[in-house]
Amino acid sequence: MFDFLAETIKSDHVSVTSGKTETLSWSRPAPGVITFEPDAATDKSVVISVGVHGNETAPIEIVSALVNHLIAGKRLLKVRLLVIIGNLEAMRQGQRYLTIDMNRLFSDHYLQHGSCYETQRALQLQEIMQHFYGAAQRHSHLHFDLHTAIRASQHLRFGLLPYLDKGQYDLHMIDWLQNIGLEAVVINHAPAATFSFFSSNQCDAASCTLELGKASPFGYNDLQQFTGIKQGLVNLISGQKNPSSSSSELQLYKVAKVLTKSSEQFKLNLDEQVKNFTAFNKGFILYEDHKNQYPIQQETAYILFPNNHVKVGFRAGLLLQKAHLSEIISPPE
Ligand SMILES: O=C(O)CCC(=O)N[C@@H](CCC(=O)O)C(=O)O
Ligand SMILES: [Zn+2]
Repeated sequence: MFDFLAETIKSDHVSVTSGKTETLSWSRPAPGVITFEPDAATDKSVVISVGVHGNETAPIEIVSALVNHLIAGKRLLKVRLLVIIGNLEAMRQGQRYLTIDMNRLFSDHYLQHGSCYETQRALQLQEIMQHFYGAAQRHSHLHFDLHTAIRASQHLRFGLLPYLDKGQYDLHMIDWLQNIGLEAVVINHAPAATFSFFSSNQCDAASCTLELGKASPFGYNDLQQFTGIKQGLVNLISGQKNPSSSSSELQLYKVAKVLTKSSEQFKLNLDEQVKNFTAFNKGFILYEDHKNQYPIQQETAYILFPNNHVKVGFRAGLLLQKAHLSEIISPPE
């Protein structure tokens, strides 16, 4: 039997395209992609994506081990499952991306850029996901996009909920997020070009981007730090309820402002050691560009993903405010 990750790291060659165990069948429609169909009836279709940023390796290792166990008939499967390793070429080169950050290309944003590996792969993954969910339209659809962050964080594990223009967030999902050990959840305030917004908006999925720790190269991950997500995924796909975690209450934030790198002169007034979710008070000059300085306008605001090194026109960070549970249960109309 093949090893999913070892083979995918080597090349795009798919040695075996389909197979069966005693309880499920699987097929590989593209490199780094595998779908599982349980023989028994189910009403859930789940997508787990990893490696949308090629250097975020811990989720890739965890999910690939799960794939190997399923193929070997060692795991119970009670849902339809699609597993995706996103940016294969960047993963092979240990990079976040080669030409364009792939998590800025979904919902057809790839059309705004010249053709490159990432634009083509984003289109391919959109089509694969739509096909997968489309084959089971009455099922409940779930998508978790697993990442690790560049910087250290005040909250080690957290989730980002895509903006919803109608309806409300799935409370079973929120419960699951808490039980795998997330400390915080960030609610997006607007549509985005991320994979999780695409699945939520176009495929009617309850979805979430998960940030599970700090990004490290293959071989440098302390996989002990990822036991919550590992167990959570096993329970999710085998239809087991996740035991409640003893961790404290989920901290809620909402995006107050997207910091966009407006020019090469744009500069965040933060050093590289500042952690995600660090608080700043009103008046602190957060960034400057060729024309202006930007002082924080809220009494207190929290910084997430600050990054001076993105390309002009791309997100250089998020500014957050605290939110309340009511904003998750019934988001504003
Ligand atoms: O650590 C960082 O600066 C980036 C970590 C990361 O890749 N985050 C995702 C979040 C996606 C979302 O907003 O749902 C990203 O930037 O794509
Ligand atoms: Zn990422």
